[in-house]
Amino acid sequence: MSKQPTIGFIGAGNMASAIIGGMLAERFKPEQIWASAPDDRQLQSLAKRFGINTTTDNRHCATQADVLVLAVKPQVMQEACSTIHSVVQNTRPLIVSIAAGLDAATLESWLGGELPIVRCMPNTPALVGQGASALYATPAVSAPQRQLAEQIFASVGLAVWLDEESQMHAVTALSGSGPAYCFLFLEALEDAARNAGLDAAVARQLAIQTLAGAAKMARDSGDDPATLKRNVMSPGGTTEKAIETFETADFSGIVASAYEAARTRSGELAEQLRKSAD
Ligand SMILES: NC(=O)C1=CN([C@@H]2O[C@H](COP(=O)(O)OP(=O)(O)OC[C@H]3O[C@@H](n4cnc5c(N)ncnc54)[C@H](O)[C@@H]3O)[C@@H](O)[C@H]2O)C=CC1
Ligand SMILES: O=C(O)[C@@H]1CCC=N1
Repeated sequence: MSKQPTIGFIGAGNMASAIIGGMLAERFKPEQIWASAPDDRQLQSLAKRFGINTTTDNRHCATQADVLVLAVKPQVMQEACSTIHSVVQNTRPLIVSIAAGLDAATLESWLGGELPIVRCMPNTPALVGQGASALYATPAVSAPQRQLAEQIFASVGLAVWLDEESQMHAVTALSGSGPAYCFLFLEALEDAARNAGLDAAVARQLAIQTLAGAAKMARDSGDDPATLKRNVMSPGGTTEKAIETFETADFSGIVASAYEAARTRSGELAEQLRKSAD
């Protein structure tokens, strides 16, 4: 790829626009990016916001692309793949799928064989440049293609590689779904403070900054979470009482069960999609 590679997006929703926004803030140029979706209004808004190329024709988007990011819902992926099958068999771009619970083998069976495929599980904080993405490359992916895939997702936050595709289920339940767990905790904390009489806006501001500050400390201090937790707990103080309450209600057990439910669901989705490909 001596010229600047062209990146095509099939699907122009939340995740595609988050990733495109991040790419443009880094080294990518609007003229390098194409997006296609059935909804012309959605495309016009992306074109206006980012100055990228758009089309309602998936085939046209795929024809331009050195890298084709598949950013549609898993349930419509098979149909989207059928529209670009003959193009990708001809041009053989790097395929990057961000769909939850969709195996590379299933995707390959929908697109035709022997394509270089990267699977990625991003998350919604990519919208604010604070995403966490895990990537897995099939053996057909070359080193420069791997590097390019990493550049795309590193432009919206952290990007890490997995050695085994099967680890995607564990990642989906951690960082893919994880932002929702954090928002649930945030909601609960805010509600409790409001019920205690705190002004709603103040409760929200303090709760958000507390989560953001704690996350930054966990990332930057070099201390493990157990040490950081102990540092907040004065003997005989308030935090000790709260942590005791969490432990009595088996907070860790609840988190583990919720995590397992998401991981199991990711496996079920993969199985359903695999069966629909047979
Ligand atoms: N939302 C999340 O937290 C995460 C989502 N994902 C994955 O990202 C993918 C996209 O999700 P979102 O952006 O949230 O969905 P979304 O609903 O916001 O966007 C989907 C896009 O696909 C377009 N589309 C529908 N049918 C199409 C077709 N046949 N051809 C081309 N485009 C078509 C829609 O018009 C829309 O632009 C999904 O596969 C999801 O599993 C991955 C990680 C996190
Ligand atoms: O809930 C879902 O299925 C997708 C995958 C990870 C986040 N959202």
